[in-house]
Formats: sequence, C-alpha cells, structure tokens
Amino acid sequence: MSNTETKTEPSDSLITTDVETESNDRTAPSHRTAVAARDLNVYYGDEQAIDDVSIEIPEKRVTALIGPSGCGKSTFLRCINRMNDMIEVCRVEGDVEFGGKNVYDADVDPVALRRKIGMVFQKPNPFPKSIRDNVAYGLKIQGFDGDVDARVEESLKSAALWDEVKDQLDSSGLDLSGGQQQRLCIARAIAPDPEVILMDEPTSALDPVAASKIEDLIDDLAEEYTVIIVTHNMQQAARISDRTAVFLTGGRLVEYDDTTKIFEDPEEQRVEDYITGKFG
Ligand SMILES: Nc1ncnc2c1ncn2[C@@H]1O[C@H](COP(=O)(O)OP(=O)(O)OP(=O)(O)O)[C@@H](O)[C@H]1O
Repeated sequence: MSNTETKTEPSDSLITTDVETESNDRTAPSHRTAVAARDLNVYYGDEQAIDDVSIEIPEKRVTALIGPSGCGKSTFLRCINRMNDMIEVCRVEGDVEFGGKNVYDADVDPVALRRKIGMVFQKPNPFPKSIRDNVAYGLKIQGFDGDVDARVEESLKSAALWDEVKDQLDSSGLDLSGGQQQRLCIARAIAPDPEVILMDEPTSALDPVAASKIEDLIDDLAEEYTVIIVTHNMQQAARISDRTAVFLTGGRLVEYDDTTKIFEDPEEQRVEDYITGKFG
C-alpha cells in the first residue's frame, strides 16, 4: 500500500514488548458502517456465549476482535455470515445488519450472504482440487458467466499469490506450503467479490514469515474490503487493525475503540489488565 506511515511513540503503549501501533493511510474516519450488531445474544443450549452485544463495524477498515479463550469471539464472527446456522444447538437473538438488512430475516439466503461475507479459517483448508479450481469454486456455484480465468488471476493477485503459482494453476492446492495455502483460501474468499472478509485466527497455524505475509496482505485487502479478524495475538491486533473490540468472559463486549486508544489508553481497567497480560 502506498502510504506515509506515522509510528506512534511506543513508550506509553501498554504493550511494552516489540509492539508499535501504527496509523496508516486509513486514518480518515469511515463514516459508513459495513456490519452492525444490535442487542445480540447467542446461546448454545442453555449456555450464553454472547451477552447483549451492540457494535458498528466500519467499512474498508480492519477491525480486530480480541479477548481470552472462550469469550465468544469466534461465535460473534460466525453470527455475521450465519455460519452458526450449522450448529444445531445455537440460538441467536437480536439483529446483525448488513446492507441495510438483518441477516437473520427469513428472506435472507445464507448461501448468497456468504458470498458477500466470505470467511477464512484458522487452518488453511483448500479443497483437494487444482489451484485454479479452488479459486473458481465459488464462481461456479454462483453461476458466474464472466471470464473465470481472468477472475482467478485477479483474485490470486489480490491475495499476493499469483507470482508464485501462475505457472502451476493445474497443480493441487494441497501441494502448496501452509502460508501459500492460506493465501489460496483468501483468493477463494475474494473471487465471488465479497464486501466483508471474516478471518478467524488466520495466521495462528503459520510460521512467522508466512504470518507476516498474511498481515501485509490484510493491510492491502482493507483498501477494498471490510476485514474483521479474530486474533489471540495482541501484537498482531495492534499492528494491523484500525479498530479493536475487546470481549471478556461471558461474551460481553467491554470496550471498542480505535486500536491506538485501546492499546495505549483504554477506558476499562479490565481491558488494561487483559492487554498487559495480567489475566487471560
Ligand atoms: N459448537 C458449540 N457448541 C456448544 N458450545 C460452544 C460451541 N462453540 C462454542 N461454544 C461455547 O461458547 C463459548 C464461546 O466460544 P467461542 O469459541 O466463540 O470463544 P472464543 O473467544 O472464540 O474462544 P477461543 O479464543 O478459545 O477460540 C465457549 O464457552 C464455548 O465452549
């Protein structure tokens, strides 16, 4: 991304290790909301996993969801494109608004919704198909009648993988390295032309070099897409996100603000304790 990066002074940051929060050329506030949750409650049987969460997530920004294990980050993420529909015991109350509509309205087709809100998982999960077919998969399902090869190329370029695979598009996606496989999964998510990309710990199964490539890619993706990422890695959240939402035990959203504010001067003592490693 062509930008003039202004590094903030790390000295008064709550994370005193090797973290530097950055502002980038997305510093101008986004006035448009891509996704909003209103009074969202989620239950697995009798157990409540999300407790009355309301949040507005800006478009074309990176928003990080952080918090200790089991606080509901993945559950919240899966509500946005209705992946929780697959879990029989899961019950959702409240609204998730996308494109001016509650995604839980009866007339919303979850398959069409997932084309607009793609997802990338923790473990790279390419299909046992060629690189080309992995990327073209969603296009075929949606009956895309444009130039599939051109869209495959464009998606692989957007996922920063094209140069590495352009001469082996017919090889299996499973023959790629872990980091390449994850970028292939990102290309697959991009191909149907989504507006939002959900990422659930997309680098936690990767080595540091591959993880760093994905972080750079996420920064680029936010030029075109709204990125919402769950991460356990607070340094990563501080590096790559514009906004950070902190969930704590019981599925409560306790603080949500610009990432710099969360990491340098949070309002809540519980958030300061969490990000300085006092618990979690
Ligand atoms: N499929 C499921 N069936 C029943 N309970 C579930 C299911 N998935 C999650 N839960 C419960 O919901 C709560 C929130 O889980 P979730 O995975 O959303 O948290 P998380 O913050 O993403 O955790 P982690 O960081 O460990 O991935 C936990 O108590 C978990 O046990």
